[in-house]
Amino acid sequence: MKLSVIGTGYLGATHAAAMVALGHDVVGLDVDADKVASLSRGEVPFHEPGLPELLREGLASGRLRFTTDVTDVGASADVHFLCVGTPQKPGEKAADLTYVEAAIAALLPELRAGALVVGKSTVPVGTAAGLAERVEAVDADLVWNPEFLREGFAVDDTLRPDRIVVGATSERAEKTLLEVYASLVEAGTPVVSMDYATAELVKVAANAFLATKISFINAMAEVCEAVDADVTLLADAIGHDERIGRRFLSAGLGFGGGCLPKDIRAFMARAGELGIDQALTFLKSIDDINVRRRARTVDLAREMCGGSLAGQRVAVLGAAFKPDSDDIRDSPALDVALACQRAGAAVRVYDPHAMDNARRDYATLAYAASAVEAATDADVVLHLTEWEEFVTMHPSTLSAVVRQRHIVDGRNKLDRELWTREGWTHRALGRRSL
Ligand SMILES: NC(=O)C1=CN([C@@H]2O[C@H](COP(=O)(O)OP(=O)(O)OC[C@H]3O[C@@H](n4cnc5c(N)ncnc54)[C@H](O)[C@@H]3O)[C@@H](O)[C@H]2O)C=CC1
Ligand SMILES: O=C(O)[C@H]1O[C@H](OP(=O)(O)OP(=O)(O)OC[C@H]2O[C@@H](n3ccc(=O)[nH]c3=O)[C@H](O)[C@@H]2O)[C@H](O)[C@@H](O)[C@@H]1O
Repeated sequence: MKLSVIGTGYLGATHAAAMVALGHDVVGLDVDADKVASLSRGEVPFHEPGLPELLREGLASGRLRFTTDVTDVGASADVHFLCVGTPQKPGEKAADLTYVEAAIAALLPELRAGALVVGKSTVPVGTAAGLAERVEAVDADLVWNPEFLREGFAVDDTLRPDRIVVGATSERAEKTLLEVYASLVEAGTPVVSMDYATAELVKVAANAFLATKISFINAMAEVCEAVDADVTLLADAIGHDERIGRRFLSAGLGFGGGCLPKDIRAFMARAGELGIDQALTFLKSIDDINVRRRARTVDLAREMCGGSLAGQRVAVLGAAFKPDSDDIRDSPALDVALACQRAGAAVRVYDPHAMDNARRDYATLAYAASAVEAATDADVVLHLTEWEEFVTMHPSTLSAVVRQRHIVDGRNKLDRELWTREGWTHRALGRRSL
């Protein structure tokens, strides 16, 4: 089938390459000419394991290309996946739909009769119904097909999704979308069909649930800290109950990224518009617990430095919001780094893949070319993004270069017995010191 993907960022670039792998012809559209040029050369402009290979296979097959020309897209494809960003509006909780608006406005005059527009961006409930009226007015159809991929696992999540959610009002439209995903459906991927509003809500409900799970365990971490108990043992123990499950119960610095934080805020804002704020007031607590973890990490660093960070040297390991991604949107690690700097510390950051993004958006911080360089002469090392490189690092790698053997594990992933044996004072969120 002939498809287009509109917006070729983390979601769209992955979706475009994955749809070629499913056998389709795909043209990716973006307003960012540099991104289009880079993808056309077979270079993914962000870090996502497995995507460069998939992209290059797609380009080599002759069935994948990228453009900035919406006319080309309208003339070459019958199914158009809308994957543009929906960030938080500056200074507000609500989602900014400017990019969705601009993309739809550009696409509508170009659509062939009978075309299908597939919404994948995460939007406030009610958006799809409004877009459908405009799409139907030019004799095309709209379906809402939210995306659940995780960065770091984007390729696998797209080619082996847990489910396909289809919000539709017409059988023809749903049938066309399921033809696109035919091989996934044949492989047994469950398809859940519904109306637009429910499909939009499934997406934000899923992210709200995941955020709630993380903040729940982080709230338990706060309690554990007060009574000298251990949140990782607690998580292991409650996680054995299959009704609860151990996944997404890793206590620590909490959630960041371009999705969970902005999605729960936009969900609350939408509930406010609908006059049902009360239904989602708990999400305010989820957000507050999450933000408190960042402050608590700075406190642990301060405690380790004898009560003040002024004049102290702080090494920060990690800048990305999670490992296996270079995404620094709402990064807890960089937030903590900045807070330490504001408290008077000299901060040096190292991340295996997110350095360029961090330097661009956090220009006041200092950066190192390796973990060892970041830790040289440090009074405290903060482990804030659990890259494999950090988790498997032997403490002796840093022992000789630091000024003091102080480490805060913001992700609860280091082997604290080992670090302690090697003469380090180890502190972690929600765990008592050994
Ligand atoms: N990043 C992720 O893991 C996931 C993201 N989502 C949702 O997908 C959407 C996109 O997210 P990301 O890919 O992370 O954002 P992103 O910011 O990486 O990519 C968005 C892309 O859209 C392009 N764009 C903006 N206006 C455009 C227009 N008028 N025409 C064509 N392209 C345009 C931008 O230049 C950019 O390349 C958001 O709604 C997000 O919530 C959903 C699931 C996973
Ligand atoms: O809507 C989206 O864009 C995506 O948002 C999240 O995916 P992602 O943001 O890529 O990453 P996650 O793996 O969910 O991690 C989010 C944050 O939570 C943190 N986290 C995760 C798990 C955990 O147990 N504890 C914890 O603090 C991570 O460090 C990270 O900062 C969802 O998991 C995806 O299903 C969804 O599609």
